[in-house]
Amino acid sequence: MQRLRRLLKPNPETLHHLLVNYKWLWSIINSVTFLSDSLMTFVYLLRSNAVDSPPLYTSAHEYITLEASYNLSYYARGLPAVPTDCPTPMGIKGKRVLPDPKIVVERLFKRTVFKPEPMHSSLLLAYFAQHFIHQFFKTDHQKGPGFQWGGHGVDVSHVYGKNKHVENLLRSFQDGKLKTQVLNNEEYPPYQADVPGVPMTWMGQVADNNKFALGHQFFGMMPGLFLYATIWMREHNRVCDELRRVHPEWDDERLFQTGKLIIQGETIKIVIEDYVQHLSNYHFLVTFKPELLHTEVFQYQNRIAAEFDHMYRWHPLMPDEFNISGVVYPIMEFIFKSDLVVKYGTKVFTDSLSRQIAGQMTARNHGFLTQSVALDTIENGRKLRFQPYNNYRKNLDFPHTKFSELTDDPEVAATLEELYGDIDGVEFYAGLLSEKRRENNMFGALVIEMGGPFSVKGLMSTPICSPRYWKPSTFGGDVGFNIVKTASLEKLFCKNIPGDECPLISFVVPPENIPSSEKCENCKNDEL
Ligand code: HEM
Ligand SMILES: CC/C=C\C/C=C\C/C=C\C/C=C\C/C=C\CCCC(=O)O
Repeated sequence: MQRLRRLLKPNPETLHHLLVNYKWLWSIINSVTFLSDSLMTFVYLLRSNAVDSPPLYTSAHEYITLEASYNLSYYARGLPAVPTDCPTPMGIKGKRVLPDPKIVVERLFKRTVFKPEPMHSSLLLAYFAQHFIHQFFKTDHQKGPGFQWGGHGVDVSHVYGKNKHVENLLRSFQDGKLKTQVLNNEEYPPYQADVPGVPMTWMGQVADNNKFALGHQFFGMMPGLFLYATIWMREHNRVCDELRRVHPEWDDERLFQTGKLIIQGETIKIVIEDYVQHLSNYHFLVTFKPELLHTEVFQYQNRIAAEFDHMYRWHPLMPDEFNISGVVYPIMEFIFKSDLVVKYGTKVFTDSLSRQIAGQMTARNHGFLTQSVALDTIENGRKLRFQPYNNYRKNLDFPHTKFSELTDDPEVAATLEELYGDIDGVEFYAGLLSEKRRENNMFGALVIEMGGPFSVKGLMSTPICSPRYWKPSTFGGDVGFNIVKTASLEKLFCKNIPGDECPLISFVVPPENIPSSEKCENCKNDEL
C-alpha cells in the first residue's frame, strides 16, 4: 500500500513544472470553480499532511516525547536532531569537524556584487515578508536557539503587541481603535515617548522622532517595516469605522475584538492570494477558502518548526541601498530611520518600494549588515544538530546525488565540496542558500517544498478558519465577512493612503523601472 501510494504521489519537480507552465490550461482550470476548488483542496491537504500535527519532536530529544506536544516554549522540529553519539555532526556522512562558520560565511554567503532578484520581485515584497514572518519567528535567545516566545502562528501579534499589556497600551479605548498621531497630515502610530511601556529595541543613537511605539519591538529597525505597521494600524481603525456604521450600539471592546478578527482574516487572504501567489509563481490561482477543509480531516493547531525559521532567513532580498523617489540612501542611512516614511509620505514611499528590485535568494548575496545573521544561523543550526540539507530532500523523495545537481554554479559546487566533502554532509542553511533556482521561480526547490507545507498548515489552521468561527457573525455580519473575503494588497494600501490616486502597489517591479541590463525571459513583468 505504502509503495503504491509512493508511486502515485506526484514528483515535486513534475508538479512544479506543470504549475509554472501551460498557462492556457490553468486559465481554463481557474475559471471553472469546481475544478479550481478541487485542486485547492488537494493542495491544502497535500501540503498540510506533510507536517506532523501534533508535533513529534523538539530540539531537546531526537525521539518522541510528550513535551514536544505540551511545552510551547520550544520550536517544533521538521526532522529530529542528529543523535549526539553519531560519528559525524551530520550523522554518518560528511566531515568529522565542520568548517569554521566564519569561513562558511566568507566563502558562501558574503556579497561581493549585488545580485538582483531574477523574477524582479520588489522591495515591497521583501518588506511584506519580513513584517509578516516576525509575528511567529521569535527565537528566545536567553533560553537558546531551540526556544521561542511567540504564539506559533498567524496571531497578528505584530500589529497588536506580544501580550495583553502591550495591546492595551496601543489601544485608544475609543471606538475600538488603536492610538495614532497626525504628522505631515497623515496618521501614524504614536511616538514611544507618548506611550511609555511599549517595548521597542533600538541600537546606537536613535533620535526621538524615529522612535515609534509599534506592535513588534524590531519594527523600528527598517522604514519598510514601519510603513507596513502604519498601514495595518490605519486598516484596523478603518475597519472599526465600518463596523461602527453597521453596529452603532457596539462598545469599544466589541469593535476592537471584531476588528482584530477581521485583520487576521485579511492578513491570511492577502498572504495566500497576493504573497504566496507571487512566491509560487504558479499559473494556478491559489485561493483562501477555509470552507473547503470543513468536510476533510484537518487539525486546527500549528507549531512553528526551527527549520522553518532558519529557512525563512531571506536576508539576500535586502539591497545595499534604497532609492526613495530618486534619492539613494545607503543602508546605514536607512536603518532606524522611520521618519523617512513621514518625510516622503506613505504614497511616495510605497511607490518607491514597488519600483526597486530586491536581491536574489542565492549564494554569495548577503549584504554586509546581515552576514552576522548568517553566521548566527550556521552556528545555531549546529547547536540544534540539524540533519544535513540532503536529508530534508530525501524526506520529500527528491535527494541530490552530487554537488553539480545542487547548484549550477561550478564555483559554488566546488566550494561546497571542499567545505563539506560529501553531498550528504552539507549543512542545512548552506545547502538551502546554494541551491539552484527552480524553473520560473525565485527560490531553490527545497524552500518551496518545505515552506509550502509549513505555510499552508500555519495559515489554514488559524482559529478563524475552523467551522465554528468561519461565518459572518464572527466578523460582525456580512460587512465584516466581506472585508475579509475581498481583501487584497492593493486595497490594503489604496484604502489607507490619502489622496485620490493610488501609488504603484506591486510585488513585481514594472518594466520601466528595470535597468536594461536586467531584462529577463519568463519574468512576470514581461506579461504586464
Ligand atoms: C536589512 C534588513 C534586515 C536586517 C538588518 C535583519 C536583521 C536581523 C537580525 C539582527 C536578526 C537576529 C539574528 C540573530 O538571531 O542573531 C534577524 C533574524 C531574522 N530575520 Fe532578519 N533582517 C533583515 C531582513 C530580513 C528579511 C527580509 C527577512 C525575511 C523575509 C528576515 C528574516 C529573518 C528571520 C526569519 C529571522 C529569525 C527570527 C527569529 O528567529 O527570532 N530578515 N534579522
Ligand atoms: C505560521 C506560518 C504561516 C504562514 C506562513 C505563510 C506564508 C509563507 C509563505 C511562503 C513560505 C515559503 C515558500 C512557499 C512558497 C510557495 C508555496 C506555494 C504553495 C504550495 O505549493 O504549497
